[in-house]
Amino acid sequence: MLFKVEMTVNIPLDMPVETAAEIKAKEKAYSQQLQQEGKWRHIWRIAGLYSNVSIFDVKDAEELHNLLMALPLYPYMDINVDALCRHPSSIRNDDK
Ligand SMILES: O=C(O)CC1=CCC(=O)O1
Repeated sequence: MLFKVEMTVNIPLDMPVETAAEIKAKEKAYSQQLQQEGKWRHIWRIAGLYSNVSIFDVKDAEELHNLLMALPLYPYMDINVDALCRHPSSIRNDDK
């Protein structure tokens, strides 16, 4: 199943810079691992915001839930999820 996920990061202003850098490094490694596995298909920065829009390709909503809960930045994120289905005009074979 494909899901569109929007994540907005709100790191507390009083978090030490080193702590924030450590969490961001873990987040990057986790994200890139999932991208290598094909579960995190796309990630885009939303221009002008500390937000991204991502496409996940997972078995079901429970798998997505577990992947999102394990994000190192999860405690500092607002997350919105939309389930996607194939558009009848799509020419891409992997849109399902
Ligand atoms: O910077 C972000 O948008 C949060 C994030 C998600 C995966 C990643 O590497 O950073």
